[in-house]
Amino acid sequence: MSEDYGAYQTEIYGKGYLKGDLPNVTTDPRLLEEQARKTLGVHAFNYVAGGAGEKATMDSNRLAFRQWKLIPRMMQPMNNQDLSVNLFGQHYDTPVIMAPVGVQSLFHVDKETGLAEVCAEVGIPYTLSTASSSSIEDVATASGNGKRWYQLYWPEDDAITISLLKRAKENGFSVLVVTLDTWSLAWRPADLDNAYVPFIRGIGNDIGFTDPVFRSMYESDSDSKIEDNITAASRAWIQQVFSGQPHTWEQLDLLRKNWDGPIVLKGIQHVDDAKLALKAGCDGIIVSNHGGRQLDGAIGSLEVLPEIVDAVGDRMTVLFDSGIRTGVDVIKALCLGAKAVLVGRPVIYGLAINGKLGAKAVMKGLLADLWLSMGLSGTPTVAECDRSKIRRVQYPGDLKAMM
Ligand SMILES: Cc1cc2nc3c(=O)[nH]c(=O)nc-3n(C[C@H](O)[C@H](O)[C@H](O)COP(=O)(O)O)c2cc1C
Ligand SMILES: O=C(O)C(=O)c1ccccc1
Repeated sequence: MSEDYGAYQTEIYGKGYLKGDLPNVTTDPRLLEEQARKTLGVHAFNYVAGGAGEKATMDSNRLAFRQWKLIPRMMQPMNNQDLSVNLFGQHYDTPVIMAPVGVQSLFHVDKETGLAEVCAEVGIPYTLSTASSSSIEDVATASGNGKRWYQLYWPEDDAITISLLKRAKENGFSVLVVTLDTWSLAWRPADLDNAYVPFIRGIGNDIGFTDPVFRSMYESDSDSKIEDNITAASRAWIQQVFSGQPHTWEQLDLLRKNWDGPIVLKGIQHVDDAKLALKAGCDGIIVSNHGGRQLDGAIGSLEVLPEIVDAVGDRMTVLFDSGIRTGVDVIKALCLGAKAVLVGRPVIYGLAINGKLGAKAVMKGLLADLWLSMGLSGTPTVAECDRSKIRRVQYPGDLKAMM
């Protein structure tokens, strides 16, 4: 049986009544972005809140959620909700995972280490991005007994790739997430207009700069230490991980040979790619369009979830992200066949507003909302979230009401 995540609601009301305390991070997901904007500089804010092009993919992600409606059941036996799931043979307390988000020092000094620490406290696995401002080893220490996954931006050089995988494994990262949709950054006007991207300024390259194989290759090629010229070293690292050339399906063999745990491909939107992932021997996929930050004018990620689940869901683990904002969004993705979901921006807004405690408040709020909504919808366990409880209905007002 799950912890009573709904107790956080009682705690908020109780603190207000007894002490006059109000939450310092908004509990309304529609207001989080604006609250974060007030605490962040324009570069950092645009980087996290922005998307590709005219943000049409971001809009599609939210609109797709609006167009599915839950159909609640009443007077169901209710011995407490159970949010737990089994992924790759392991027990997870909830179906929510922290999405890999790069360069977290941009948002707060607590950065990746602080967020990994509170994820462990809340029971949400932390996914560490290759584009991080903390090392693999420091995040592992901060995460302690917490579950942790490692997201690979896949270097051009195999020796560096193998070194990253070895470090991740030795430091207790259990699942390898391989992001396929970002071998080159998209056209992102909000960042371009400020000519701002963190990596060329040396921010977010810590995993590369602490990698023994990258270091020795760089230092012997350039005859100088990384610290002597961060700009040049950053350029060399960016060339490794954002080379402007995608890897091939055949190259997945290298990862398979050097990673003995589950491999999950992130960024799948087409049924044929889901089938190729299966054929390549992957254990799972994340149906994701990178939160609308890569290809603009793309289909909403939730839109393609059912057809992908139908094609491969009985043979591999299908996870989902892009646009999850509320507990009900999580239920909708589960009803449409996702085994768990990843959440990006809302948690980062919490981190920006009040450091690791702010991120923790957002995660506890999302889980409380999920717990309460699973009760109210009559789907008290994840197994009961199925297609009989959801229907696609388009109301003319949905487009306007979108958040
Ligand atoms: C600021 C920022 C940085 C991101 N960095 C990465 C990254 O390093 N690797 C990755 O695979 N995805 C990255 N993502 C994408 C997220 O993992 C995830 O797919 C996306 O945020 C989900 O959409 P949501 O923000 O609507 O929840 C990033 C997203 C944001 C907002
Ligand atoms: O900004 C992103 O969406 C992203 O995935 C990324 C890319 C490079 C470095 C850090 C994050």
